[in-house]
Order: sequence, then structure tokens, then C-alpha cells
Amino acid sequence: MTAHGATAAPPPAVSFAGHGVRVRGLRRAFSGRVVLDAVDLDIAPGEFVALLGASGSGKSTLLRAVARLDPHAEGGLDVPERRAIVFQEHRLLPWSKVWRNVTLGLSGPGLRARALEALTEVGLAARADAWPTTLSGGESQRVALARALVRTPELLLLDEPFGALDALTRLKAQALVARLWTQHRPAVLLVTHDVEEALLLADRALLLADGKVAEEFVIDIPRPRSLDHPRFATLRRRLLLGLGVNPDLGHEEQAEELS
Ligand SMILES: Nc1ncnc2c1ncn2[C@@H]1O[C@H](COP(=O)(O)OP(=O)(O)OP(=O)(O)O)[C@@H](O)[C@H]1O
Repeated sequence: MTAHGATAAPPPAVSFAGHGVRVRGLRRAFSGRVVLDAVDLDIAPGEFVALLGASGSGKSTLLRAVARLDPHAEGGLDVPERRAIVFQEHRLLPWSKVWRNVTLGLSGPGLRARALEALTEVGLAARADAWPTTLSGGESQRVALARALVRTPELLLLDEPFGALDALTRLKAQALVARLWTQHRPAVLLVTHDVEEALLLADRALLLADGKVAEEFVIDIPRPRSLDHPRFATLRRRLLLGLGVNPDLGHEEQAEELS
């Protein structure tokens, strides 16, 4: 594995007495076709890691394995019990009101109050009694985030959560995730196609290729981050080159090469 940026991965800015992720020699094959060969991956408690790679490189497969949703993944896996996942599609139940979706699967007293607290964090307390079908795409993803937050996860798994949003809504959702992560400090594994998203949010970006974590980039840009920081352009270039994408192409053409 090649490490770029600083020589060692920086510890999270705030120490967090939680449980990180440790993956060793993870392997997954579908009908004999090996997708993940020997993946090693560590995420420190409270660390934000982005996972990039060409389409079909196995990013979602790895995320599902880390979420313990894939009983056929083989290898060593140590992950926190308290984890939550947000997918590209919000997966809200249309027949349950927003607040009930947030606490789905939870029991005990005060569920509505807990849902309202989480919805307040994503700016949607006023929509607690709405039906999911009346929400916009961005609002639905924020409810999905609230559903994750209400579980106070030590590990938050994000599988292209903003992939279907328009550019402006996506920027706002990224800013929201940056703020929530700073406040709650779960360990995060974010699957994304978007190099800029990785650079805005993550402590490290990992490139998945040939069934392995092939490269690692330390994102040493101070927070709060902005696209204007001088390190941004350098790291963006390195990441795109790592992905085999021409960094001199326009954003849309790059996205096309990555999809
Ligand atoms: N349930 C399945 N059965 C058979 N093949 C599968 C299954 N799930 C994934 N694969 C294959 O494994 C490979 C990796 O898929 P995966 O969805 O993990 O890639 P990805 O990197 O997340 O892709 P993308 O960026 O396009 O979402 C693909 O070739 C895919 O066809």
C-alpha cells in the first residue's frame, strides 16, 4: 500500500473513548469471482474514512461486510456493536410518519422525544408528523441521517448517501454531516464517487482496487474545510490520478469516468 500526504495517519483531533474498526484479510467472492481478495482496514474511534474506487471495485461489498450484513464475507472483522448505515436511497417506510421512521426498530419510553431530538439535529423537527412521500430527496436523506443518529452509533456507515442529490443540496448535506460528525464523533466509513466529497469530509481516503486497499491518502486540510484551501487542489489531483482519472478534465467528465 502506498501512503500519500503526511508520513503517518493523524489521530482524530479529539480523542474518543469508543470502538474502532479492524478488518483483516477480508475476502468475498460471488460465484467464484473474487471481488474482495485480502482487504485490511483500520478505522480509529472517531475517525472519518472515505472509500473510493472505480465502479465495481467492491466498495459497497466492503461496506456491507463491515456492517455485518454479509454472512458470506470471510476474514477477520472487529466492529462496534452500535453502528448505523445510510444508503443512497433513503429506505423510509411510506406508511409510517417521519418520526416513527426515525425510531423504527427501537423500543422503550420516550421514542417520540428521541426522534424529535434527532430530527432537530438535521433541521427537520417541523416535519416529524409528515409522511415520507411528502419530503424532497434531500429531506428524506436527512431523515435517514436522523434515523442513524438516534442510535448514537460508534460507527456510521454511509453508502453514497448524497449520490442522488443535486449539487446544491449535496453541498448542504455534506456540511450537515461535517457538523454532526464534529459534534458526535462516530467512526465513519463513507463510500463515495466524489473526490471533493472525500476531501471535504474525511481524515483519510482509501482507494480500493484489485480486491485490496491499494492506496491511502491522508487528508491534512484543517477543519472547517473549504474548497479554497491550497492543499485541496494538490490532494484532488493526487486522488484523481490514483483513480486513473485525468485531473484536467471538467468535473462532469471526471464523474462520468468514475461512474
Ligand atoms: N449479490 C451479488 N451477486 C453477484 N455479484 C455481485 C453481488 N453484489 C456485488 N456483486 C459484484 O461485485 C462487484 C463489486 O460490486 P460493488 O457493488 O461492491 O461495487 P462498487 O465499487 O460499490 O460499485 P459502484 O461504484 O458501481 O457502486 C461488481 O462486479 C458486482 O457486480
